[in-house]
Parts: sequence; C-alpha cells; structure tokens
Amino acid sequence: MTKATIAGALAVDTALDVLFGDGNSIRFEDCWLRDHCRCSSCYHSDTFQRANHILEIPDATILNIESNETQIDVEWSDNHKSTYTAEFLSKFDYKTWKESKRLKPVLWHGDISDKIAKVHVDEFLKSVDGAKHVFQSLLDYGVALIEGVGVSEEATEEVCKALGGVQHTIFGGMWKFTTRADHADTAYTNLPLAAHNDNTYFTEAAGLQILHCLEHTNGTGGETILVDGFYGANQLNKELPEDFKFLTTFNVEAEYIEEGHHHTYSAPVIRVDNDTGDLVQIRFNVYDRAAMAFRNSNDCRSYYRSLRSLAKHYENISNQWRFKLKPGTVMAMDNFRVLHGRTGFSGSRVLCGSYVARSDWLDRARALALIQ
Ligand SMILES: C[N+](C)(C)CCCC[C@H](N)C(=O)O
Ligand SMILES: O=C(O)CCC(=O)C(=O)O
Ligand SMILES: [Fe+2]
Repeated sequence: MTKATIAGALAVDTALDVLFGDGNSIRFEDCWLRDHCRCSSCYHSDTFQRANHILEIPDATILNIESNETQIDVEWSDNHKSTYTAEFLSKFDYKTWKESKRLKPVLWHGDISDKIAKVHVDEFLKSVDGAKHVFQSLLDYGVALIEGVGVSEEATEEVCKALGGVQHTIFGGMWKFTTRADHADTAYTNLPLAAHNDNTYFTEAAGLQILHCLEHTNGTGGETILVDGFYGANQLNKELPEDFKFLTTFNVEAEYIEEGHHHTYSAPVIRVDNDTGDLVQIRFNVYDRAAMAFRNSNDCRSYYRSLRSLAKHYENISNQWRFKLKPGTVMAMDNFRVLHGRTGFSGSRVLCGSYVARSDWLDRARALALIQ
C-alpha cells in the first residue's frame, strides 16, 4: 500500500472532512478527534492506552485547523492542540476498517488433507514461517496438523503452548483420556461420537481443541471425523433460510454435570456477525443439550426441525473428512467452527491434548501479522 497523504481538510459543522491523496475522503466527528488526540497528556504511547476517562474528555469544538500532506493540526476551544498524521487517520475509513477485521474462512467439505498445513514440529516451534503456515491453516480451514511430535504428553504440551497456551477447564490443563471414566463424559468410553463442538455448556467454549493419539493397539475403529460447521450452516441458509434464522436467534441450552460440577449455558447454535453477516461460531452438540422448557409449540417444533436440518449437513458423509490419527501427529482444530467426532472403537486407545482459548490463539495469529 502507498503511504497515505492529505490533500485537504474542511471543517463542516461539528465534523472535519479529510480528503486524502488517493481521492478517498473520510468524515471525522469532533468528539472522535478529541478522543483520538495522540499527545502525551491524552495518550500513553508506551502502553497504547488512553490517558483520560471518557467523562474527562472535554466536549470541545474545533477553533482552527492547519493541514499539509502528512498531518493535520487542530486547535480546540479549550486551547488544547492536537496533531493527526495522515497515516493514522487513513485507517478509519469505515468500510476498509470493517473489512480489515473480517476473518476469511475458506469453507470446505470432504477430505481436505491436501489443503491444510502439515508442518514438522521443529519448523512450527522454531521458525516464523512454520508458525505462520500452521496459524494460516487454522484461520482458513480451522484445522492444522503438526507432525514429528514426540509421542508423549510433554512433547504435546510444547505444541499446545505454542498454539496459544494451555486452557484450564474442569478436565484439567493437559488431559489424557482413554476408556477409563475419569470424567462423566462419553469421550471417556469407546462409544462413537457424532460430529460436535465441545464446551457448548461454557459461557465461552474452548477456542482450539488439540488432540494427539498416543496409542491405539489391539483394536479397530476410532477414526476421527471432522466437518466444517460453517459450510453446513451456509448450506442450511441457502436451503432452509427459516431454519437457519431460527438457529441464529433461539437460545439452545447445554449442560455438563458431574460430581461437584454443574455447567450450563444458553445461546444460539449459529452465531452471526450482525454487521457483516459472517458466521462467527457454531455451538452444536446433540449430546450435551440440556432438558428445557419452551415458550410455545412453535418454538419447540422449530427447535427439533431446525436442529435436524442442520445435523443432516454435519452427518452427510460427503461433507465429512474421516481419517485415523497417528501417534506423532498433533491435530489442532477451531472449536468455534469445525465439529469433531470419532467412530466407536475396540482395543486400547489413548489420546492427550488440551484446549486453547480463542483469545490466545488469535493473539498469536495477530502477532504473526496474519490478522488485524
Ligand atoms: C476433551 N476432553 C477429553 C477433555 C473432554 C471432552 C468433553 C466432552 C464434552 N462432552 C464436550 O463436548 O464438551
Ligand atoms: O476420541 C476422540 O477422538 C475425540 C473425543 C472427543 O470428542 C473429545 O475428546 O472432545
Ligand atoms: Fe469432543
């Protein structure tokens, strides 16, 4: 991008119209400008924080402006003086600004093994390019594989830390699970699990789920099932918009109960960004649905109809990617988007892994300049 320049600035009532060298023009309200003064008494540039309470910012008016190619100087009615650089102001064109914040998931269905990142652990942990490759794959497809990892909880933990940090929940930080009932949950059995998102009963579901199959011996089955929750939701919107709409507005309650714990949370199954229409989160878990009461017959019937309509996309075998996790390969997936499951199995199957908070993995992606 070329460097932003200012071609002119004109005060109009309580706002300032700034014309940029590229022909674009942006209107800034005076209250916004006063709030965004970057002088040292208004902004701590070392901590990137505002210095004043919003109630302390004076309701000042613009007395005078002077501009050149690179900046605008404003003199305020309370004698304060502010300087705004062209580069700073140019970032606040609403459309461009909003667009720059959008994530751009690449919707998929079926086998995506040749699309996603498969990065060797040394490359992931030690090189910026390796890390970028993994996080870009998580942003694009919601899945990434890290290969050549030591077949141990310790080696897996290193990967979890680098993906944003281990998130502690009732299941622990790093967890290891097999068919022993360490928690009151079907994951700790050999039963099949249809595609689902974890933690629908938490106020904030885990951002990533990381799984490493440490062992599967003397048995069969235990295939991993992944399906793009956004693809299914999108298909539903095209095919049955009413069902889609219902799932974006109706609060479906979920719960998790075990000795000493009772988690419950109620929210729409499909969360959409109201401004952009972008899909933000899927909260789909048929097992962890709580028993609930309905306001009326219509809501009750819509609940079953629309959940089944969505489920059909997730259970459609041609939408799913099925494969066998192997010791040494760590799988990370976006639990806000991708649903996971497994087929039933026999034999001794041991997995370990952790959750990572969404805030924390997006923080990594931002630090790598992959998103804004
Ligand atoms: C991942 N780990 C083995 C710790 C537990 C899984 C919890 C499963 C729970 N039914 C849910 O879907 O959230
Ligand atoms: O056993 C598996 O592969 C996954 C089980 C599961 O859904 C989970 O641990 O959240
Ligand atoms: Fe799960």
